[in-house]
Order: sequence, then structure tokens, then C-alpha cells
Amino acid sequence: MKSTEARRAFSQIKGGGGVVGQGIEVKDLVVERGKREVLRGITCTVPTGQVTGLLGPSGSGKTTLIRAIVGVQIVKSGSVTVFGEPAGSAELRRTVGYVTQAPSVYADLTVRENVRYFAALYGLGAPEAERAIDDVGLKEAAGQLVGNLSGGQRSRASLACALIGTPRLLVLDEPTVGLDPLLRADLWAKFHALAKAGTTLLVSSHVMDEAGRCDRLLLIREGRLIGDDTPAAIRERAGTDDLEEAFLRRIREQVTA
Ligand SMILES: Nc1ncnc2c1ncn2[C@@H]1O[C@H](COP(=O)(O)OP(=O)(O)OP(=O)(O)O)[C@@H](O)[C@H]1O
Repeated sequence: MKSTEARRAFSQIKGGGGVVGQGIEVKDLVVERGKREVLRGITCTVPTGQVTGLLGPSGSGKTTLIRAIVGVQIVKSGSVTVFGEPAGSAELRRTVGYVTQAPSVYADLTVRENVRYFAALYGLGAPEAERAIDDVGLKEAAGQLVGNLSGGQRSRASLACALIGTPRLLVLDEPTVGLDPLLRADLWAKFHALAKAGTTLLVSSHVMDEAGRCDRLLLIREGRLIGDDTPAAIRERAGTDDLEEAFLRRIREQVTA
């Protein structure tokens, strides 16, 4: 067994009915941006084959944590591993798909040209590109220039490019911003279908009504983790069915602690 495979096997823990693994492990992570500590000692895990939501108010540190996980953020201290490898290491390049908040597609190419370009980078062809376009509901717009698409369509074009390499970990920074409720529901169904097929997903959002769609939630506030559990357990602990209210109660608990 190669060392990478050994580490991967080691990062998996036998669960009751099947294999439950840790896709991401973050330990005591501290990040400074602009001379300010924006992540203040985060420790958390993200299980494989599930949709984990990263929730928190604007400016709480979601994007910074995501950047550390995909390996593009300088960290002050602590560690981040993805499938047992240090975040950002060469072994993870084809393993991690990352969709940023800003669309990462070429505005002067059509949707199809963009997705085929990314497919070619992975040694894949037109059928795989068409499947990814179909998956994000952009079949009708495939021939349009990305520069002429709506904001929501453009984010879906970025998502199609990220899906093409069938990454083991898909990290999506606010993927549903600007989408109508029907499209949001379609995309969440797609995320769960991917998770069922074994993909690990980390999805950030500051929209509380999306939190209930996740298998697990990481709640972040002012650079600290204030919750790491299933939506059901977070509701139960707070004594309310309303996740937004549960989040607020958790914040109040922290403030008075
Ligand atoms: N390039 C930067 N230089 C200095 N400070 C930054 C930089 N980018 C972000 N910050 C600061 O780091 C903190 C966390 O920002 P981050 O983008 O991680 O938050 P977020 O939770 O993703 O917010 P949003 O939901 O608005 O995208 C904020 O206080 C922000 O002002």
C-alpha cells in the first residue's frame, strides 16, 4: 500500500453500519488577516459522504476557513488536513473542487466552451462536459457567452467546471446566492445526490433556511466555532425547532458564559 493510501485508510474509522471517515480535520487553527485574528483557534471535523454546512454571519470567517481548507490561506498556527494530507498539498490537487463566491469562469467563452476547457484539463471529453452542464441545469444556456449570463447562471457555470473532475471533496462558498427557490432546491438535491455517491461536501451559507438541508452544521461567529452538530441536535439542545433561533440562543449562551 502506498503511503497516501495508507494515510487515507487510517483517516477512516469503522462505524456501526459502514465506514464513516473524516474528510477534513482542523486543529487549533489561527489565521490573521490585515493584522487581525479572524480565525481564533478553530477545531472541527467534516465527515466524508455528507453535506456539511458552514454557517455564520457576514465577516465571521467562513471564507477564511474555506481558504485554509483548500490550501490557499497563510495560517498563523494550527493544522488542516484533507483526507489525511496537509491542506494544499500536491496529492490533493485533483481531489478537491473549490467554487469561490466570485465566478471563476471565462466571460468571453460560452458555458460549453468553459466546461469543455476544464474537461480537457482532466483528460475528459464532450460527453462528460455535457453531463456537468446538465447537472447544474444549464443545458438551455450552454451556447451562451458566460459574460451574458445572470449572476445565478454564472455561479452554476462555475459549479459545472468544479464537478467535471468528480472531486472527492467539493467546497462551495455560498453557491446558492442569487438563485430562485426552485433552482436552490434543485442544487441542494444535487448536493445530496453527490454525497450519497461518496462525495464530501462543505457548503457555506449565511442563509439560515439552508442550514436545515445539511447533514451536519458548523456554526461560526467572530472567528470561533460555536456549534458542530446535526441540525436536529442543535435544535434539541437549544429547545427550539427554528434553527435561526437556535443559533441566536447559542450566541447568547456564549456571550453570557
Ligand atoms: N484580504 C483581507 N485582508 C484583511 N482582512 C480581510 C481580508 N479578507 C477578509 N478579511 C477580514 O476577515 C474577516 C473574515 O472574513 P471572511 O471573508 O472569512 O468572512 P465570511 O464569513 O466569509 O463573510 P461573508 O459571509 O460576508 O462572505 C472579516 O472581518 C474580514 O473583514
